[in-house]
Amino acid sequence: MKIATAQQMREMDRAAIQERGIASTLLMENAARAVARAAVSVAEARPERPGRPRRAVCFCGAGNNGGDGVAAARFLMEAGMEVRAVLVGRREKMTSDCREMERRLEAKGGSLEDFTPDDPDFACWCLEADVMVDALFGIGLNTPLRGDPLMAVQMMNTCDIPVVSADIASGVEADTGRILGDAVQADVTVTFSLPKAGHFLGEGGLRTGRLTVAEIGIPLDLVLWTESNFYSVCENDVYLPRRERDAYKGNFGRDYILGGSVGYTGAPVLAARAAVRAGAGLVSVGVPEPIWPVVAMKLDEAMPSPLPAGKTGMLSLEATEQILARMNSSDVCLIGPGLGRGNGVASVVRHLLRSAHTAVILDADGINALEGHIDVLEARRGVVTILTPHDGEFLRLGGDLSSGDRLAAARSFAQEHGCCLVLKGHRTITAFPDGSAYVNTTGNPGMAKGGSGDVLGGIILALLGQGMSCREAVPMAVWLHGRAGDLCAEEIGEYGMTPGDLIERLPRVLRECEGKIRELGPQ
Ligand SMILES: NC(=O)C1=CN([C@@H]2O[C@H](COP(=O)(O)OP(=O)(O)OC[C@H]3O[C@@H](n4cnc5c(N)ncnc54)[C@H](O)[C@@H]3O)[C@@H](O)[C@H]2O)[C@@H](O)CC1
Ligand SMILES: [K+]
Repeated sequence: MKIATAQQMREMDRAAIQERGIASTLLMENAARAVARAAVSVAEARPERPGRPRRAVCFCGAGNNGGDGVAAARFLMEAGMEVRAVLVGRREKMTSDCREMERRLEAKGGSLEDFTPDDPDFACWCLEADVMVDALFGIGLNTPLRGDPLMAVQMMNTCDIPVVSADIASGVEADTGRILGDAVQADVTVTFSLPKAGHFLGEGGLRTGRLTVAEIGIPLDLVLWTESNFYSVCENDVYLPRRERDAYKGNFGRDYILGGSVGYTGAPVLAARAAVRAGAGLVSVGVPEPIWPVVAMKLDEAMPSPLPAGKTGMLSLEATEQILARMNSSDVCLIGPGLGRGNGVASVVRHLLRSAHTAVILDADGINALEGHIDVLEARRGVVTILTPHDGEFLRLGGDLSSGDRLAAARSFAQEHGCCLVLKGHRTITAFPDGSAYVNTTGNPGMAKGGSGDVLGGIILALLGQGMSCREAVPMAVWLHGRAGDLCAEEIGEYGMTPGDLIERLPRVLRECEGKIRELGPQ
């Protein structure tokens, strides 16, 4: 799904109103109806208080986000709730649509009160509410919160009553996810037309709660034509390559994994098992000779072969030609899981990258081999090269995270070096050389364990081998990996789940997607 900037949203609203003649108040009421619907369902989930209807407090700013809140107050009244709507801002600053919503609220017997944080009656009333609607600021927020808006945010955050935010949690900057001063901790955010970067990135991603996207009557073509190069993968976007009835194993990829060293036998095994579980046709695994018997014992469905090793139990230079031949007869290769860090191994990896013309995924020690030698990527321009670092590996590659803006950092690295970069972590970012990027929405802290990255590498390998393009396969693999993690968390909990449990759940995750099978487009 596309992610819009604040500027793109303003342009969409403008075009809908000025060019298509849609009343701005209609858009506002549609937005408010979606917010009110969410607030009713949140309130109804709370225990009933016999003898009185459910209560809502709507905190409204003076701008159009506030207008959404004032209109939502009216819809909540119409739904039979007891509602107080408060204006947190100056009356003379109210936009014309916000005023219009106040008139419509008054016509129904409601009112827009001034915000009186020191009034004990108001505070007590709020403590008995079933839901709070946060409509202080939306995409117009541009300076840090102070004064009354800051007090209102703090009140919402300390009351322990569920909060539904209109468009975005107030205090979160829509384009970056930065917190300006302080921000509402929403339980649910109802955004309009398209999600914004601030719903996913940085601290904003943590303040958003459950995100829903409401259609508010902006003509679909305006939404579809909005030129965005930032996306989130959502359930509806996920699909699988078709498996033709007359297919054979060669149709689903000849995949090669190079990894392992003494002390790191598990990493290539996890990657190979994940690839097999993600639909790979043929998976070969090259490991240093000393660990080959162990790896061979663990892998039934993949084909492990021994490679010349040095005294340290890591690959030796002698292995290079044998690996190169293997890589060149494969469709796609994963290099790195458990390879170990040593000068010899690193120079083998760099030689392979310069010489092989096969698509390569570099993970773990495969990435470390580029430390101080990032120019190797230059030799691979035009050949699919995917790097999957976590923050530490990214920094070692020369990536810059000092601004705290992971999206910008990933984008500029991918553009500069002509590779696909998967910056792993909470809300993994996948960036492509053309500047486009995806943010992932699945996954949980139970996946923060050694071995999870090996599983991801195996899934990317399998999807590429089945004919998906890099652009299709990588964001999808990241999503599936996180979804498997979410299933584990649901079933066995975040503490005890292991990377092996992710692999076990992959078939179920893929089964969920089986209704969505597509012919693959041109590569
Ligand atoms: N027709 C439209 O344009 C629609 C707009 N909608 C709503 O309108 C919102 C955007 O409305 P606005 O552009 O009026 O902006 P907001 O309502 O987000 O903010 C209002 C104004 O507050 C001021 N401001 C910024 N930071 C501040 C701070 N820290 N302290 C005090 N004041 C501050 C700015 O001047 C800003 O214009 C959207 O997020 C959405 O909720 C929806 O009703 C759908 C239709
Ligand atoms: K808001």
